[in-house]
Amino acid sequence: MNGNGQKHASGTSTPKDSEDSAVPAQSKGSWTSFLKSIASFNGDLSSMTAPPFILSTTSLVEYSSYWAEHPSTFVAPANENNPEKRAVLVLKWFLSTLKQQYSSRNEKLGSEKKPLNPFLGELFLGKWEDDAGTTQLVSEQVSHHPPVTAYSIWNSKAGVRLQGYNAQKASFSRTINVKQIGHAILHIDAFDEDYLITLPSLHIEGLITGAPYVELDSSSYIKSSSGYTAKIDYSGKGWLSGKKNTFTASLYQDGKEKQPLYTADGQWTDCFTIRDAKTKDVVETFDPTVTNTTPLTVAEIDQQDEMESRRAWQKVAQAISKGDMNTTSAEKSVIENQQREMRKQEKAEGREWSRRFFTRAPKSALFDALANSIGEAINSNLTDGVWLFDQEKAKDSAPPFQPQ
Ligand SMILES: CC(C)CCC[C@@H](C)[C@H]1CC[C@H]2[C@@H]3[C@@H](O)C=C4C[C@@H](O)CC[C@]4(C)[C@H]3CC[C@]12C
Repeated sequence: MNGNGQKHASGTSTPKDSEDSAVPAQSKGSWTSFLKSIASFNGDLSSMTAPPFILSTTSLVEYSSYWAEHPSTFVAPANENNPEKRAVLVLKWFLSTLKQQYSSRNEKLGSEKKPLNPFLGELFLGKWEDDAGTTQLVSEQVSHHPPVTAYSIWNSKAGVRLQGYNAQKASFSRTINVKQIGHAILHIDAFDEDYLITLPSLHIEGLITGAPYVELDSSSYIKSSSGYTAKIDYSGKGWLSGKKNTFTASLYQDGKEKQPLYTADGQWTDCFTIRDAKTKDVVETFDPTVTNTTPLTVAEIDQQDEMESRRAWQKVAQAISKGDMNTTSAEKSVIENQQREMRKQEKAEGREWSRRFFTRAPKSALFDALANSIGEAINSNLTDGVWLFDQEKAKDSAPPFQPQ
């Protein structure tokens, strides 16, 4: 406990002065203060003040793009006629996104950074063009308090669409623990099939040494409308044994968890294998080192809408890159003040900010139909509602982002 009755991170108040500390010598003091401060923070990651060297120049609204950096893996299930094998391909795609989502900013293990907190209405728009055709991305910050990001990713040629939204609730116990609230739904037109995807909890490893990285916790599920469930169990490097970022998964017919049809295992940052549970034959493998990601194409900054993330944060990002903290906070204040003014005006006019691509719904019949057997609750009170992609709004938007 410190003088304020607060716990320190993992029972110590200073990063080790040993060679394994990744904290620059001149920043050790600010890292220590940061560790002390997070022991008492309130669960809202956006309110966490981190030292300059841990600040990222990327906004959280960009993270939605991690779902489809391998477009061919994303659309592959649409070309499989057998529902059981389709469920295997959906599992493979999901597992292949984990490295992108949780460690791609961190190729050098222990360099995770704190993203920029998106403002209400912030947009991240782009597309991937490759052998899979055109895959489009729309990501929008649909709520600021609590922070909620909604996204829709679709490939019209393949008839595949992913839509979802998420918020994070953090707590402190030995380290930063993050529960994700929200879900994603993958729809495959050709089979009129839906897959409900739940989001794993995570925690930050390496805080004490100032070399943070993400480890996933407990389990997540993929539940299909065709009657299959995949359960993914995450485990990390224990005190004595185990490899970091490890998982095992099983795919079974609903209600038959004890009789898996397929099993999967590996490291989500490395290779993994999916096997037929009976014959043990390998049916799918994925090796991120030989599967290239397709770069996302984003408009040049001067061609972007003023609500688009990279344009809006340009000056802040430049200042962070230069390590100029005075300009960073001055430019952040410009955005925050503009936002405050807009909220004041909306309140005075008795209206709320109109979301560009998404609409709030009180509930989701699809979620309710799929979530029951995996015990998932929608928790819409924590995400200011359920956020659905609105085709009508999208039709009125700029041409590249109209649904094709
Ligand atoms: C590094 C530390 C000191 C500061 C804390 C940073 C913290 C707010 C960041 C770190 C990792 C971030 C996760 C990220 O790994 C991936 C995702 C998946 C994406 O689909 C939705 C956002 C989420 C959960 C990020 C939230 C912000 C996290 C926890």
